[in-house]
Amino acid sequence: MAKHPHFNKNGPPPKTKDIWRTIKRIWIYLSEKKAVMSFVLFLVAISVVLSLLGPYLIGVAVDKYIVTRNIDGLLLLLVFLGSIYVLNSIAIWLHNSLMISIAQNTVYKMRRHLFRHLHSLSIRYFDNKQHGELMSRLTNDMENVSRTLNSSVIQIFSGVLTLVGTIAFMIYLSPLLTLITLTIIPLLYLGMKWITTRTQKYFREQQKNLGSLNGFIEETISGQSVVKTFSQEEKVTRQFMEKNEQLKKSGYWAQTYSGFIPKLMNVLNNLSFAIIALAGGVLALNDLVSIGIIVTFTQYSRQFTRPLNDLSNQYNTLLSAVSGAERVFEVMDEDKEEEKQDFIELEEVSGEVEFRDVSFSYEKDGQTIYDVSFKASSGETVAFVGPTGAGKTTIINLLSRFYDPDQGTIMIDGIDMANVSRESLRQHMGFVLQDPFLFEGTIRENIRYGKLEATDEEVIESAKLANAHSFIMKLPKGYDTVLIQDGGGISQGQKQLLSIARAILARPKLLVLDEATSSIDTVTEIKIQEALARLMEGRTSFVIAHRLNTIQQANQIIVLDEGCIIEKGSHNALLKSKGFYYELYHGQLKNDAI
Ligand SMILES: Nc1ncnc2c1ncn2[C@@H]1O[C@H](COP(=O)(O)OP(=O)(O)OP(=O)(O)O)[C@@H](O)[C@H]1O
Repeated sequence: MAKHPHFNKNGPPPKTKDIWRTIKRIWIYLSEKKAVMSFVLFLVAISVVLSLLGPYLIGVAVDKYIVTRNIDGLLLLLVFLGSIYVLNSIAIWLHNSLMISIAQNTVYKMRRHLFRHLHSLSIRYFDNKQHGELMSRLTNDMENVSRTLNSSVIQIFSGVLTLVGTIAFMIYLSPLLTLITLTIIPLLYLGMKWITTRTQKYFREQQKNLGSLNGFIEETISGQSVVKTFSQEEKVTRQFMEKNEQLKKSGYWAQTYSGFIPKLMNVLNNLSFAIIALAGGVLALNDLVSIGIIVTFTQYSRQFTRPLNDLSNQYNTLLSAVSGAERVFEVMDEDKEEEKQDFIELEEVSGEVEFRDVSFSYEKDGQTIYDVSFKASSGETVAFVGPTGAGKTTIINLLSRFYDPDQGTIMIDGIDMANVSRESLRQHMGFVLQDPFLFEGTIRENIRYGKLEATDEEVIESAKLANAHSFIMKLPKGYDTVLIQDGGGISQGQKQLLSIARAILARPKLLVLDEATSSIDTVTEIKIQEALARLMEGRTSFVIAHRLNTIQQANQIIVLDEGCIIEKGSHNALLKSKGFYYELYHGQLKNDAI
């Protein structure tokens, strides 16, 4: 069976990854807003300093005003402390809002670049990629980057500053007590290491299981009719349950282990509290520290475990965002579909097409078509027939320049297609495919896709010529009926008629028809044949034929087998020569299918 141009599922291996290179590339996007970004970092620094000042001032309050019972001084300091907290809240609110706007702007630009770039890639690229996987780069991976940029940049910067600042303040107040307080760091490190090795493992598993479950759901929903026709509901439900079970298990362990983190923090906070109280008490009794310093230390001990916790959490988030960004940049680094520097824009064409000794292969080794030569005069109909895999679709892919030949030339009106821009070539081409793709939108919009500037009258005129007008008018909203994606809601034959209307509106000089083979009733079939005959009038048409009775009027029938032209001529001439076509024709009369 012939297919749309063109999909298959094996992708090339991913390129070598470089975390720093990726971070640098994200930074290039972020630094487009350099001034705002610097202001955000400045605000973060201010907010860190303000939150370090709080505990320090509480210590001062104890030593200078509470111990000495100086109520006026204490009140004044409390007002000052209150102002610091208010100021800090304003700085936090401001840098968070600014960062969200920078992050959204960055992701918006990345998404735009990715989408544009994706549409400049060759069909060969899409042929080698799984579509769901490509889509997830534009959605999941971008979302991952977005979420991380929203919060992680600030948290990492503020975490490092808080950590350094807290320890600096502590050393300034009492190097000895600092040293004693920091003894919990090895415990913290060991505890976190034990937890994170497990959480990482289970989070990774959870992501993998989630991807597999999503893929499975996507497949069973798009293949619903196959599942139903083969009564496989039970089987797919069992498969689903297995995957769901795996996801539940990994999710359970990932959450359980990561739930240990706050508990560990709590234990260590209490431990450091006890260490400070004990060691601080001993030092205070020996007049080595004041009570105020002990109070300040108890606060700081909380402040330095928090950023350590944040940083270890952010590390995972950052890594997953970097891998998301890597996958996005990988697509952006793909070479665009090449176009010659001095290409020709194909203006008016009469529609004469010639293939001269064309050979081509999809893969490096092996040959898909060999030495194909034929000529179609303007307005002629050429039909390709042959067994499955003979190379019919490949010839059309070459004519449309979805691929370029390895050898030989393809000419339109005597101009070598290799020198012509793809866009200008495709403007002269129309396609009516077996399973035409309709977009989500009204019928009118779908027909107008053939010529965006067409008036409503032109759209209706084309629909009439395509025998589509009468069924459209029977729909409750006529031309304004909204089709859900891919024409869900209308029949296969009606989809065909709409795609013919679309092609009629575009008025291309060259036509490609990939015949519908099945699931169309006889009345619709006649309507389609009539519409196609109108569409083909005066145009050079290339028909990928599946039923030989529809191509008997073709000016030329080209018979292909294993990539070679084995016969060509008119229907009658080919029957007379009693070759492969003759066999096919008579075989098909018996079986009515190739
Ligand atoms: N994108 C691709 N990458 C690699 N090989 C491909 C690709 N598309 C087609 N082929 C191979 O090229 C050969 C010719 O395929 P082509 O689709 O042109 O055949 P066809 O005559 O149109 O067959 P059918 O009638 O089944 O559609 C087949 O062996 C096919 O497997």
